[in-house]
Amino acid sequence: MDLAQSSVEEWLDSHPDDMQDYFLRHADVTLVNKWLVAHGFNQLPDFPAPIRNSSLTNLRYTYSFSNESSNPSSPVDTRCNDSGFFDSSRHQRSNSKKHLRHDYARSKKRNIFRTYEPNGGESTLESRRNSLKEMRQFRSLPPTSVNLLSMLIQSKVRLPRYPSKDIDHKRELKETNEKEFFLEIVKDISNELDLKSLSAKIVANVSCMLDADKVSLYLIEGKAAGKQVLVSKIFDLHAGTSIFPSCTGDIRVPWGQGIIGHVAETGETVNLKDAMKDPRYNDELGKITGYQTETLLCMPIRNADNEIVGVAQALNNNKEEGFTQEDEKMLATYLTFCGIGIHNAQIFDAYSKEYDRNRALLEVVHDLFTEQTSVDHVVLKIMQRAQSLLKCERCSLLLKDKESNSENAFDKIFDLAYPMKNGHSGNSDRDSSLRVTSKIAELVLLTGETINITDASQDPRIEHEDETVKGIRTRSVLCKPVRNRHFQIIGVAQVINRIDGLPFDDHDDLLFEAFAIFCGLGINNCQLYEQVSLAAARQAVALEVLSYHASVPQEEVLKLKEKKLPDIQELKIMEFTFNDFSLDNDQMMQASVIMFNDLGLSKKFRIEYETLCRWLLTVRKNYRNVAYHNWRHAFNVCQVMFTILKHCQCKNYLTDNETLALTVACLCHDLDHRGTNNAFQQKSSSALSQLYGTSATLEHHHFNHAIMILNSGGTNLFGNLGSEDFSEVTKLLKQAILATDLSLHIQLRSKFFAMVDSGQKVFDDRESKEIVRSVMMTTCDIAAITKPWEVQRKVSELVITEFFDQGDKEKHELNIQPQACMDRDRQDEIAKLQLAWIDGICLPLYKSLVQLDSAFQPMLDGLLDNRSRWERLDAERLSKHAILETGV
Ligand SMILES: Nc1nc2c(ncn2[C@@H]2O[C@H](COP(=O)(O)O)[C@@H](O)[C@H]2O)c(=O)[nH]1
Ligand SMILES: [Zn+2]
Repeated sequence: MDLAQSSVEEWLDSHPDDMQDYFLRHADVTLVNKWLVAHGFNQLPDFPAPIRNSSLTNLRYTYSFSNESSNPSSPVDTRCNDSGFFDSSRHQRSNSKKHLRHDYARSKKRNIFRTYEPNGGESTLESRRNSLKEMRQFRSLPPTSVNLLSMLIQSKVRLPRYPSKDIDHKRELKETNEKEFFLEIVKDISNELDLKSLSAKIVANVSCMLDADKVSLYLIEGKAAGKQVLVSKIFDLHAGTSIFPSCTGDIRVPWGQGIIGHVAETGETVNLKDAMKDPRYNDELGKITGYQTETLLCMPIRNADNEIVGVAQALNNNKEEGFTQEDEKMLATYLTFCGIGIHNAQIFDAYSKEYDRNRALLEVVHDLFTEQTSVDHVVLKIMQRAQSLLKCERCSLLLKDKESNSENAFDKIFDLAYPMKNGHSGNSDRDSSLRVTSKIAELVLLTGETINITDASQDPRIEHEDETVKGIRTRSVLCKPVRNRHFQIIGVAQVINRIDGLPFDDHDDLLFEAFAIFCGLGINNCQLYEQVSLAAARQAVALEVLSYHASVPQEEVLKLKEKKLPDIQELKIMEFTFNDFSLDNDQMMQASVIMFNDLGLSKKFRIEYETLCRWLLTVRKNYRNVAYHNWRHAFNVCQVMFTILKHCQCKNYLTDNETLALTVACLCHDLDHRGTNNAFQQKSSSALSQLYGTSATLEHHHFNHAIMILNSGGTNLFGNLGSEDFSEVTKLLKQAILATDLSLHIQLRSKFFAMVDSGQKVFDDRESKEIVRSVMMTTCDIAAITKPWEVQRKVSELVITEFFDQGDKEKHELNIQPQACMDRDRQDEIAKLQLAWIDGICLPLYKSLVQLDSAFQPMLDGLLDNRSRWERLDAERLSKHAILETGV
């Protein structure tokens, strides 16, 4: 296959991992070195590098790019061109995707090679492969410096570590080849990011370089907070020491004190032949140890910005003339490199700490989300994390007593002692310990202000008498209020005694503040969870009780099941003129069964007879005993639907699923109606309006109630439907019940009228069918207006009774004036209101239906007859009114 070079390159660009793999498997050291040279890196140390020159000038030059980028160990962003000058243009990034791919691949490659450990335990190739694997875990991260830093912090990338040559080797080098020695000691510190190890290396190298008997290194701390102090990282390391001393307690020199303090403050070099004679010399340690200091060379260490970051002090070089000018020059040169190294290590150290803190805070957030069930668990977890991050002896949380008139301010106390203090847990001293700081905690609770006591021995608010208990000595206290989401103080959190003996600083304060906030949130979440769990349990019990009372006893089901069904003709349920009051409760049940059977629904949907009986009885039971919106109304609506389905054309356009949904919808469409309308739900902010919102509030409830009944034991009418039919019927059922909201009908009817006016007779598209089904529901729902006058008069009385009941509630409970049709004081206007009802809603609907299908004619006839009755009644009322007014 003849692949063009550009295609190969393009493929390699888009597959950096494969390219790396190939490179790792096939590249030999010569190739690697060529690559390193070409990219401005040092060669691998085992192979003499052509660009590495042992002259000091060249050495300095090689490292000078470290000054430009802040990290001497990362010559990532600089390139050395052939002439030895840095060519920044070669480093400019292009925005093209290709270049970005190049850059990404390059940055990956660089990091792979920078993981090389010449003398590491694993083989070079193995080590590289592992590094590659580690890098791949981060392949989703763009190669930003932040990501690289976090990989560094997580030790995902190992920086090259040149093995420190032993001190004898260095001494030998110093004697034989001073420049090579210098190169060695610079290299020694160039890639060290650990402050302790770096300090130890500097001290050992200075000691060797100056032939000094003892060398100390002090670093400036607390500069940002304006509380500078010099802290010895490595103190008095003997020149002959070959191992890094373990960390003993740091020695702290107050700012400006002694020769060290003077050098740090002034930046001057102090070179003394007889240190003891200098008044600034503090020989406290000499007095204790008997060590005699004679010659002394003390010099500031500066970073790349020329700021003093520390002080190096060398003692006793055992030369008559003391430390020479040459020594001073050499030390100054070396300390230039050291300053940069220290600065970088300090930045790295600060980032690592920040990273640890952020990770700990993230872990707390994680705890908050995973553990919300118990206050105790959440608080203990947060406190454990606070204690381990702040590294303190005690961490306590004191929760406020809700009955604040009790003697103690706190009723719940969580206390964590540092696990191993003097070999045992401090928990036994808990009460005494808490007593010591009780005044502080109470004060914070009272004022809501943080208290940070840096020297407890001087603070009168500490109960020192209680400290007599063995093992307690309060040095410092940081105490903060804990608040709930309403910002009310619910307790206080306190930490006592930093393990390192220092007082809590601003950083601790900030960190502890976050923990106090998390504690408040955690407690709040748990309390909310407890409340919700309690409410859910209460609701479950209520549901159990309700469902028991809403279900039908088996005897009733069997009674209906076993009763012989009457003849359909006998019940007259197939007529538009059906009398809504002609059947008693049992007959209505039987008539319902007959309708299901007659429509073929029981057979088609394999509805078991007993299930149908139980479902019907349950539906009936779930109607309330209100004047109009009761079971009888539901039955009557269903009867009209049955009649339409039997006599009108629309039956021919409906599927079995639609017929089933419409029949079930009629019986369920007003389930659990409370005798008040949607507007009332909204005006009274009822639970229903809160649950379902303000659109079709009741209708949503009726539908949900229907589903609840279908889901309760032995009443699943749709139990034998396939899943597709089941979801379709459920969807149709919902549409049909929601359609009984009159305001939805008003929005929809114009479409229906337009369809009918256009002469459309067949409705087989989805939208038209939905419109027709919805209109059919309203047609049945308000069909009482089309019934024989005696039926209409009786039904309208029931409607009006309910209206007036609602009106009374509005007047007396909500203090609002009801609508005219609901105002009992305007009952003489009923005929007028019924005429408005007929003309506004009913007449347009039934006229249109007749236009569509003449089978609806009996309904329109009944309506028109009732209209003339209401008209007559209204006329009578008007004439009575006129007589009353005129007296004629
Ligand atoms: N003024 C009248 N309004 C009536 C009458 N019959 C019914 N209605 C109204 O229609 C809705 C129907 O919806 P529903 O699902 O609640 O039954 C009903 O609420 C009444 O507002 C009537 O004779 N006069
Ligand atoms: Zn209704």
